[in-house]
Amino acid sequence: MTAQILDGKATAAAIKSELTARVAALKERGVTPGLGTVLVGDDPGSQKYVAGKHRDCAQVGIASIQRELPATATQEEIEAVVRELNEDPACTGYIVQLPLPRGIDENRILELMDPDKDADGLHPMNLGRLVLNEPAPLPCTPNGILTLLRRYGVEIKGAEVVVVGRGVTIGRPMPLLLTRRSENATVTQCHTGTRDLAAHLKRADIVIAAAGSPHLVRPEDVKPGAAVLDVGVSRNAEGKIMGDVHPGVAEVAAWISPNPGGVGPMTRAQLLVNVVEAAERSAG
Ligand SMILES: Nc1nc(=O)c2c([nH]1)NC[C@@H]1CN(c3ccc(C(=O)N[C@@H](CCC(=O)O)C(=O)O)cc3)C=[N+]21
Repeated sequence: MTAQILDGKATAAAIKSELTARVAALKERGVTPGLGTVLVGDDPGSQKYVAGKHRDCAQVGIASIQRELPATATQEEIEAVVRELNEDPACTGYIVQLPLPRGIDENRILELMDPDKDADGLHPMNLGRLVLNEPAPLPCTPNGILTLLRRYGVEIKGAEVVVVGRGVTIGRPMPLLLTRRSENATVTQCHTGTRDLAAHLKRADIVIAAAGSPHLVRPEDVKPGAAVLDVGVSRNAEGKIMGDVHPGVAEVAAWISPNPGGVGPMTRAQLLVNVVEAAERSAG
């Protein structure tokens, strides 16, 4: 038996078609949601992600506002663009594509953003709201993971979940979402300092692998019937793109999210959800 695919691409498409109707309703009321992106430098990967976000916007009727700065941009120049988007009424939500070039104080840029326009849900105010159980735009990748699990009927309530990784975009916020009363999962957070990762993985009903370590999750470490989500991307010695999950895991798990085609498209869909919700809030 091979695992059922948690198809992020198809699920994201369904979410986008729901959003299209909500965007149309907003437009009837005179509000056009607009997503801004700030891209600094010429990293081909970042350019590709940002282009994908604008393609998604066009599909659902969200206006696109693109700001591009050269890799040589200064802290002040980037901050000026952030201030401009904070003031721009056509921009109802925006993101600053990460990572920023070396030498730029990323956290200072994020703090300068208007938290009500934070489409990523990564502004310190919104991360704080998440900790305090107050309404806030949610971090896109963790929220995309939850949405994917729900749509496929994977039981979250009471589940033993192992999150591998402690990055700001996934590893740290993921347990905050999973341990809300509405989710009620039990979470173990593993990282490079974890003594016996395999022992933790073996007990997990749901594994969320976001470590960026090629094939870290091996078939022999996974409990039969588990759901395994591959969120990692890294390159092996030959430069080949690798996920965090060994392909053999598909023979042990009951559900698996592939990479690509899994959590990536869900991240983009949740970004659009945050933009639409912010516009709905501002429309009153
Ligand atoms: N402020 C900020 N917010 C982010 O959300 C953000 C960021 N910075 N920096 C970089 C990472 C990376 N990221 C991805 C999103 C979607 C795919 C995605 O959709 N991938 C497709 C494949 C894409 C393709 O091949 O064209 C897939 O997994 O199927 C990938 C990567 C968002 N990030």
